[in-house]
Amino acid sequence: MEGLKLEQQHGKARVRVGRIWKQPAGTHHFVEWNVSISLISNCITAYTRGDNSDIVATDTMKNTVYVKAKECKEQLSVEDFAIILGKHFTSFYQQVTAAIIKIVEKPWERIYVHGQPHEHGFKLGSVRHTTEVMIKKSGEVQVISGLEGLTLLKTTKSGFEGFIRDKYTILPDTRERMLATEVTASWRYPFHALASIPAKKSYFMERYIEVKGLLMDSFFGPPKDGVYSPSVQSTLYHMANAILVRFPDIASVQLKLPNIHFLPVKLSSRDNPVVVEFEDDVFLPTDEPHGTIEATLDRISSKM
Ligand SMILES: O=c1[nH]c(=O)c2[nH]c(=O)[nH]c2[nH]1
Repeated sequence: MEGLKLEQQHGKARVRVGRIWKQPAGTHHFVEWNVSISLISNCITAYTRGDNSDIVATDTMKNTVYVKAKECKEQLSVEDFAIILGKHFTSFYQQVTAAIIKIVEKPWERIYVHGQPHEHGFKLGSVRHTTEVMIKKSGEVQVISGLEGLTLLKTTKSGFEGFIRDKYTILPDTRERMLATEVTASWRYPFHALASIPAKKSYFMERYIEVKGLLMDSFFGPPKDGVYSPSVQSTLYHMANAILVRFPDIASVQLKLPNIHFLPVKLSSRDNPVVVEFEDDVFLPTDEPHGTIEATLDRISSKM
């Protein structure tokens, strides 16, 4: 090892677990999670000498997900479950110095029959709640929440003009186009210690619902007139800014807004000069290629 430094982590990815909580009155609550665990631990000799005596087996990590899911007697958020797992790995194993837990929740939503919530019926939605929690043995913690799969579209109030024009440019300036995207968002909480995480059980769930709502409100604007978007970049900034303005307990926001293009359809031939004239009405939807617009908005901390 002389003159060399080894950085390593090991874990189990994509551990899938479903958990039902059955209330005595008849209502069932259900979640399905996809959990990934990564441990930073003192097991260097496993790499350098073939000595596994300090390894937490990734199979053990997988089993722990099921044991902890069983132990949770009430429904909880992905963030709270990730914190439980992270606390377990960093306190139970002397070798483990830090744990990174990522969870994606499958969006099972309660079904309504004749306007009534069904006791045990669910359908799959589209927006996935995500989290990434990092916990150190010292109790230092970082909690990131997020969402993915939030697909949004508006049929007007979007344009793109005034960009660099050169010999490679053919895109015309426009103040009238469609705008569509699939939002991936993540937001970081400012807590650095387990003790400073709010005790309220529904805290992370409420934030998730509020952030999702605010992302949509700021993308679309008011129901009647909407809000004009001069670019995906500008819309992204306004969405991220709205979150930091509304929620003092969110320290930073990362947004990924692919620009999913709807191409104008114009059909003509030499014999038939106008088969379909484009009047902002008929489009060719495309998946690829698509624009990728991504940014992180942070608060500048004034620790002076
Ligand atoms: O909102 C947009 N941002 C871009 O950077 C870009 N580039 C492009 O070709 N179309 C668009 N639209």
